[in-house]
Amino acid sequence: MKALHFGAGNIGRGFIGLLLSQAGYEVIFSDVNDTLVELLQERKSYTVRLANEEQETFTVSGVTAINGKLVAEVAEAVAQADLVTTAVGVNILKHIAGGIAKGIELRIERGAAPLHIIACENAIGGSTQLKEHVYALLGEELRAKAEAAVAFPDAAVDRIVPLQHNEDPLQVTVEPFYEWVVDESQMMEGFPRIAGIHYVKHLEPYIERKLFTVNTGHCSAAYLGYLQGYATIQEAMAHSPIAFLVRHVMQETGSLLIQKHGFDLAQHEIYMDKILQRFKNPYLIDEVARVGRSPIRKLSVNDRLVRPALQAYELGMSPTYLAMVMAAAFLFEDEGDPEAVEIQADLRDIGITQTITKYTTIREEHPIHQLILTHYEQFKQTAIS
Ligand SMILES: NC(=O)c1ccc[n+]([C@@H]2O[C@H](COP(=O)([O-])OP(=O)(O)OC[C@H]3O[C@@H](n4cnc5c(N)ncnc54)[C@H](O)[C@@H]3O)[C@@H](O)[C@H]2O)c1
Ligand SMILES: O=P(O)(O)OC[C@@H](O)[C@@H](O)[C@H](O)[C@H](O)CO
Repeated sequence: MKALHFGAGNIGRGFIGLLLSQAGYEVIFSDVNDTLVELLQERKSYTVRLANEEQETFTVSGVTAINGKLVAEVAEAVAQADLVTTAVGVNILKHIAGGIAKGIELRIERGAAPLHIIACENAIGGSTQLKEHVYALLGEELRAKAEAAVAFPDAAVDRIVPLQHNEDPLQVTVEPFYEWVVDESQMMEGFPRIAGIHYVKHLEPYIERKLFTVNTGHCSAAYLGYLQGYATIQEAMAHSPIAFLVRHVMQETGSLLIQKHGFDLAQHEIYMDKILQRFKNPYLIDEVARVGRSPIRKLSVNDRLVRPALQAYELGMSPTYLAMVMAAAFLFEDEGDPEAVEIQADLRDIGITQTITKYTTIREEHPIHQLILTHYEQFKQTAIS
């Protein structure tokens, strides 16, 4: 069985490639990084090391790679695959849609078996977004045929894989914890189950719990840590005022999740405690720059800050800690991050009030806008105590 995975990066090699290989798939990575592609083609294996005391190491073998810039090759790989997955970044999905669309066309011409395409990105409805990009490239007739030939089940994936600084460029160090949840209600009948994946009939509680707890908490540590001059999440979480605030942000989203999805309070406390421990994992060095990356995406209306804040507000809560993290996100500067640079340019050109509305969609008259503004002004004057 062949799995084609787009994105041979940290989560691609450190989680999806490893799990699929262990489940019996021959994994073919598609990536645009020439060095990674050549190394994978040459060695056909790589190692994954767990970030814990034992430092257990797994060898993932029987893998290869194709160059994602060669669209005809990508399309052929899609045509021959038994499963397609992605971990490229949600904003990159539109760039891989062309090869996938051509591959689907080939599958339809050849009468190939039905295919599942699962986007493993940190986003609500990642696979559905990919489907929209792909369908935009197919004519009406092909779209109708694709409905019976391809399914795009949404998913939630969780494993912290930091930026890698290993001597071996293919080796990946990952945290021991992992979770991959897939929406089986969007899958074809009689699909083969993959060991290690948790299939659920309704994904929304799972993706919202993951994004609004792990990722909301994580970016809170990053943006607040940045303001205190910390370079890593581990350093930021060791500063007790930051750890305190991160917990409060997670409690805010927790109240929403419990009210909206009916999670058990005690179970949710255990879930949060475990996540806070994961952030502090002393065997990982996770950079603030990675966790805070792409602040425009993170401040967008359907992502980890604004979406829970608006939902909480609708339920009568005042999401003050979420607003505080949004304020910190507007102060996140990183010359190497084009989205951080763009926000800083807007702050200079149009000021904070319009910049908040531009990125969060929250209008000036909304109480959350006021909360963000107040925290922003406070951060400009005083450090976190
Ligand atoms: N790292 C984590 O802890 C983690 C955990 C869960 C989910 N995610 C999500 O997984 C996705 C990838 O994150 P990452 O940390 O692995 O990033 P990464 O930068 O390490 O990996 C992304 C890979 O995609 C490749 N890529 C870029 N454009 C491409 C294209 N057109 N075709 C094929 N490959 C292309 C890049 O070269 C890179 O190797 C993101 O959506 C992220 O939010 C990451
Ligand atoms: O990948 P991003 O930029 O959406 O978010 C950064 C981190 O919070 C994220 O990669 C986590 O490490 C991961 O989502 C844990 O499962």
